[in-house]
Formats: sequence, C-alpha cells, structure tokens
Amino acid sequence: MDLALQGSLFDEGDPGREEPFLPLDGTRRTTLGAGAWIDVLPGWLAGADGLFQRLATRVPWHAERRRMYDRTVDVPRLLCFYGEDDPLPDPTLEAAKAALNRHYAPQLGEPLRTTGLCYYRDGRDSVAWHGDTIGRGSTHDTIVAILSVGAARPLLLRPRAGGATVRYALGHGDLLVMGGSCQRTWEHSVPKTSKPAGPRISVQFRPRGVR
Ligand SMILES: O=C(O)CCC(=O)C(=O)O
Ligand SMILES: [Fe+2]
Repeated sequence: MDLALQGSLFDEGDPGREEPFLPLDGTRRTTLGAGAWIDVLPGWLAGADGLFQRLATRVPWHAERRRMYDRTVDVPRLLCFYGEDDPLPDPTLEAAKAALNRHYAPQLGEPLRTTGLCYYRDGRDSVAWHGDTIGRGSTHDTIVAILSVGAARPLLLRPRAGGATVRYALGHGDLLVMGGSCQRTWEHSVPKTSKPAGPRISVQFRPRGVR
C-alpha cells in the first residue's frame, strides 16, 4: 500500500500553503572521502503528501529515450527540468530552494538555480550509476541537493576509485545533499527493485552549469 498516496486522500494540499521545513542546521554531515561529503536531514519537509500529490498530477512529466551504443532505449523514469529562469511548478519548491540557498549558498559561493524532477513510477524505474558531470560537476566541487517525496527508495553511492557502496534509504520528505567532489569522485544510483515500490518523486536543486 502506498502511504504517500493514501495520505494524500486526507491532505489535498493547498498550493498557496508553505509546508514546514526543519531548520537546515539539523543536517548531519558524513565525510565520504576524496573530498566528497553528504548532508542528510530525514523528514526535512513535514506534510509532504500535498507536495507529492500536486507534483504527480500537475507537472508535465515526459518520457525520454536515449541512445545507448547502437540502440535507443527508454529512460526508466519520467522527467521534467526547470531552468534557472523557469517558474517552478509549486510554491513549496520555491520555498525549498530559498531555504537551501540561505544555508548553502554562502559555503558554495553561488546559489542553487535549476530544478530537476524525476518520477519513479514503481520499482522498475531507476537511475543507473553516474555522477552529475555534465558541466562543471566534472571539474569543480559543487552541491546537488535532493528532496525526496513519496515511496522510500535507496540512493546508493560508491567511490569511482573503487571501494564500499554506501546506502541511504530516502523517505518521504527527506533531504540528501551531495557536496564537495562528490559528483566527480563518487557515483550515485537508485537501483531497480523487485520488491513492491510505490511512486517516488525526486527534486534536485543544482547551481548553474551543473547537470
Ligand atoms: O532519484 C534521485 O534522487 C537521484 C536522481 C539523480 O541522480 C539525477 O537525476 O541526477
Ligand atoms: Fe544524479
């Protein structure tokens, strides 16, 4: 049973209302090595049912196909990308970005500007091992902040140089921030699962020129 969808029956979500965010000085930082770190704040967004429901129904999700070697394959998740000048599809995302920037922009030296959305319909949807290395993530330290709503799915991280994989179960309303060299010295993935998994939406905030 999908608790996110079930909960949303009771919380229609008022788009004008800002859901409460926990203060970001409550994040717990884990140093991964090679200059990479992760900040985690479970339950950052309380009452995330409304946001899940609004994004699921109002975002113009689209499927993509990508060329892989000699064939074209379906990207196994739905996508929608908002550039830095695009209005976001929900005021709670504007509030999330503003809160992240109050906390992270001083240490990053620039604000998070773009918003990528991924919709994982069920356990067959996934993202393969990668770093966000299109653009400056391949050469410079940066920050990618992820707000996860809906069903819990594990986000895995592994060092490019080889070594143990670390696993974070990202639940409804949780925040995970990848920082430092994480995009170029580590990779991350959300693996497929054969266990029943409800829908999950991942919201990624990135600075200009990182993708
Ligand atoms: O699902 C997630 O939270 C991760 C998505 C991701 O890594 C990406 O879109 O680059
Ligand atoms: Fe990524």
